[in-house]
Amino acid sequence: MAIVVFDLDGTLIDSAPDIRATANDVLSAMDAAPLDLAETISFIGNGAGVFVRKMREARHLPEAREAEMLRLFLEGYENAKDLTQLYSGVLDALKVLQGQGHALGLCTNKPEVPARAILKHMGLEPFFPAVTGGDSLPLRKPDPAPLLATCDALGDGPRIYVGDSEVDAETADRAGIPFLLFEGGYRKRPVADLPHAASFTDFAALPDLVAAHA
Ligand SMILES: O=C(O)COP(=O)(O)O
Ligand SMILES: [Mg+2]
Repeated sequence: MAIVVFDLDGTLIDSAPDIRATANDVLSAMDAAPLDLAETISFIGNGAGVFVRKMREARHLPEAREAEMLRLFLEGYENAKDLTQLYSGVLDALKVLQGQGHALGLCTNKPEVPARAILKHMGLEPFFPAVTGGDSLPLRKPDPAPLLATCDALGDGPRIYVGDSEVDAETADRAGIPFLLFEGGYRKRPVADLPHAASFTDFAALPDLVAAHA
């Protein structure tokens, strides 16, 4: 039995359209132009605070407005669910892994409240007895502490991290945990640039990769 921990945005769920809609509500309140999807994706990965800072800078809004922008963003984030989709094959892969007796966890930079809200909305909550959000601990990814804490909460056994981004690859590397890279998410650089044990495009391949690398 292994400890298999997942990233959330860009790994299990394609949430960028909802993040974009939430962001655009904030920008509209600031009388600023909306984000397109590619711009939104380029700001995802380091949590809500960094997302809002990048969005403010991109629209040349004063730093003094950032706290208000973050407050509005977090207010909308919890309800950002309707445009989000599970990536193909995710549910089956989670069922297979759980059925094989692996312990599954979630370690995301999304704040814990919206992370838990979207897990519930997607019916994924029962798979994940351990959930760590970007604001759950004093440090967030790429610091290894949240990933290590998530693993520790799940017990003993070989560990694996599954994610989509540069941040995830660095986190796993620093934690000394093998990293499986989902190629279909919000990565900014080529697959070869990210340290990883294996990469995959289809979640049907995941159970075999876990067996091979745990
Ligand atoms: O909220 C973010 O910026 C990224 O979230 P993730 O860690 O689940 O990819
Ligand atoms: Mg991600």
